[in-house]
Amino acid sequence: MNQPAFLALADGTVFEGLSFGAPVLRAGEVVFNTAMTGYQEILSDPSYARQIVTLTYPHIGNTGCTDEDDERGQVFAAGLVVRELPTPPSNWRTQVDLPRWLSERGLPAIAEIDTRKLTRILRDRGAQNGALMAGPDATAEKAIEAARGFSGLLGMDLAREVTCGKPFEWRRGSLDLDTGKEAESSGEFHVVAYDFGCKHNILRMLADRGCRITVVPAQTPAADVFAMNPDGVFMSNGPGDPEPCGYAIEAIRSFLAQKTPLFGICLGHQLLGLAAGARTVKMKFGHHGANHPVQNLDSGQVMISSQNHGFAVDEATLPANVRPTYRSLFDGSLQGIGLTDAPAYSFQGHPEASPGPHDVAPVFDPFINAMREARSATAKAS
Ligand SMILES: NC(=O)CC[C@H](N)C(=O)O
Repeated sequence: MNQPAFLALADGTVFEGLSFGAPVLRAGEVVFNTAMTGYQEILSDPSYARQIVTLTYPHIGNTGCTDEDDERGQVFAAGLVVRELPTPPSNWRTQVDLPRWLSERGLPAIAEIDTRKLTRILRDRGAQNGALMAGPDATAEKAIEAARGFSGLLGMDLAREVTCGKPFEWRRGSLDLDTGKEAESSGEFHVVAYDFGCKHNILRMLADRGCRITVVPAQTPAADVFAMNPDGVFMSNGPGDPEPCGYAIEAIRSFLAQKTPLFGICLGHQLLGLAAGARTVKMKFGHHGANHPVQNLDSGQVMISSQNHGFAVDEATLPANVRPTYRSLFDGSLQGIGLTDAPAYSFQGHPEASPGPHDVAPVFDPFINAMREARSATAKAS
């Protein structure tokens, strides 16, 4: 028997439904995600730290959960909201069903609420502070109190909370589902990846492209990275507001000054924007889904992308040496930049497509090409 659960918003709105996760209370920003698949990748993506995720697709849990699909080996989202209670999974890869996976990881989840009504509230009023409470002591009042006690994501540096404790090496490429084998990086390029909450599939895609990666904690000074003599530096995705991450912005400025090939995804994109002198803004309800069209401003090509962000680089504030490279066709917001005086590139969406469509995988190319060119320039000079 499923116990009652309460989802409260800070304005006092309460949804009462059934619990299918852990019997706990968690507060966070309530957002909606329109992806039809990939709930496990979403919940284990560190960028969702302190966010309660509402999935607009009603049938969630059908494919169960498997360790191989975790983006980081633990959950980071603060809670899960869905329309229907999950039915038993039907998938040859399933290790456990979603309710057990959530309970084992301490994540609360609520079902049997009107997720269309909730999504309309989030679209009209913007992402809301909220709280999800399940368990024998759960009441609407306690959930409302917790929702009001959450201070919101604006100004919150969460990258330093979810980053790795110490550096580690990564060479593992993509997993072949037919053989169960992982590709191995050729090790052609040495990339230092700043871990602000890096998803494993980004590391896999870098490894597929010939990178052997040293992943370093978020607050690693640029001098330590120069000492590793990398071919390029990668700035990962991550949770929270990019603006308070001064340590990362300062490091990026050093890499730009040395013309080190640099690439950023999502939070990494926002940090490159800030380091270059642009400003970031909090969006009304952000972009969370796997069906977002973006346009390459050089070729005009339209691609469908995976998205998960609540902040954005404000295109109106780009300095003269930063050019826009991609734009969202949903709301016209900036989706990518490139510097004109340094080999530095970034993309707001998720080329690692985990979950999501693979169209934007080519956004890795300018970074890989920049490292190759830097190599041949050094070879010619010596
Ligand atoms: N996926 C991400 O890296 C998200 C970046 C940032 N935390 C945002 O919400 O915009």
